[in-house]
Amino acid sequence: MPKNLQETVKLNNGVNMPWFGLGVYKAQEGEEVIQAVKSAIRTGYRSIDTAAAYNNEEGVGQAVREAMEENGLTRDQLFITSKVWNSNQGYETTLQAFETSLSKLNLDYIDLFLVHWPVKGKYKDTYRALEKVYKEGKVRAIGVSNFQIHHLEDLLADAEVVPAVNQVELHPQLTQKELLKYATEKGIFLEAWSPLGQGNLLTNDILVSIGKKYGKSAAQVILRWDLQVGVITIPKSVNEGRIIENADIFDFELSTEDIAAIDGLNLNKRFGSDPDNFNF
Ligand SMILES: NC(=O)C1=CN([C@@H]2O[C@H](COP(=O)(O)OP(=O)(O)OC[C@H]3O[C@@H](n4cnc5c(N)ncnc54)[C@H](OP(=O)(O)O)[C@@H]3O)[C@@H](O)[C@H]2O)C=CC1
Ligand SMILES: O=C(O)C(=O)[C@@H](O)[C@H](O)C(=O)CO
Repeated sequence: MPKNLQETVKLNNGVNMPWFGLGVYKAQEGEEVIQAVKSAIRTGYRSIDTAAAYNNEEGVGQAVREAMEENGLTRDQLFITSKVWNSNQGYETTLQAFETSLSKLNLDYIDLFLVHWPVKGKYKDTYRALEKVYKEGKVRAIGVSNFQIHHLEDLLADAEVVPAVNQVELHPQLTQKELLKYATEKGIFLEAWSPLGQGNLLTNDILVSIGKKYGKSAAQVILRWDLQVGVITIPKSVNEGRIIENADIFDFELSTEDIAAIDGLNLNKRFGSDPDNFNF
């Protein structure tokens, strides 16, 4: 169980990844994303999750460089994730997309690079390109996102490098227990996207009442639950107060009964798209 914001999980290739990070989907390129990333790093966050599709890699890279300087950090103390978008999937196009992400971020390397969605007929070639850049040392770990068990089974049949991470929608109304069990057996960490249900779960009566017992908000209860069930988490906020609030989860522990009550909220409900039925 991580005891602070900077504690890491050891991925299946030995690379350490922070349990907790900042997501920046919908953070506007420019001042908004720059200020959010800098606030987060000042608060103690060490992991940032972006993607080519978020159109804010330049701002993320700029913020990372400025924050290193301002906080006396070195590049190896930060962990930056990006992802190849669906329209760039395929072997050669992914190699190019990786270089574009690296150049927009303007960093020497990316820590984790993911196949953003399992685009039918393409994700295996896409992943082969990730294996190439991984073997070349341009990225410290590779993985996937939005992969169901059948996608992972298909990928693992040919993959030379087992994905380190599968980033999926996961929150109290979509607990992903089967996928979590399967991924854990294969040595793949699950990482929760939309952990707060895009803000929709924060007035849930059960989460609010559990929070009251610990003097915590529903957001803090959910994020603590992520860590206690063994899932990496990346809540998004561009508001400094909420960036600080979301990270303030290392001074309490949910009881076994409360973990079970949160697990019991599962409805298999998605706020985002279904990995077996998306058209973008
Ligand atoms: N791989 C994939 O396909 C996907 C990956 N992701 C990744 O996961 C990250 C997180 O998911 P996301 O969809 O952004 O949703 P989240 O579940 O993190 O919710 C973010 C929303 O909640 C608000 N919020 C954050 N903290 C609080 C708080 N303490 N109290 C009240 N409101 C709060 C934010 O507003 P505000 O900013 O104003 O605080 C924002 O509207 C993304 O940013 C992205 O990095 C997301 C979707 C898909
Ligand atoms: O945020 C992401 O990482 C996503 O993949 C999705 O939000 C995706 O961009 C989408 O929902 C497109 O409509």
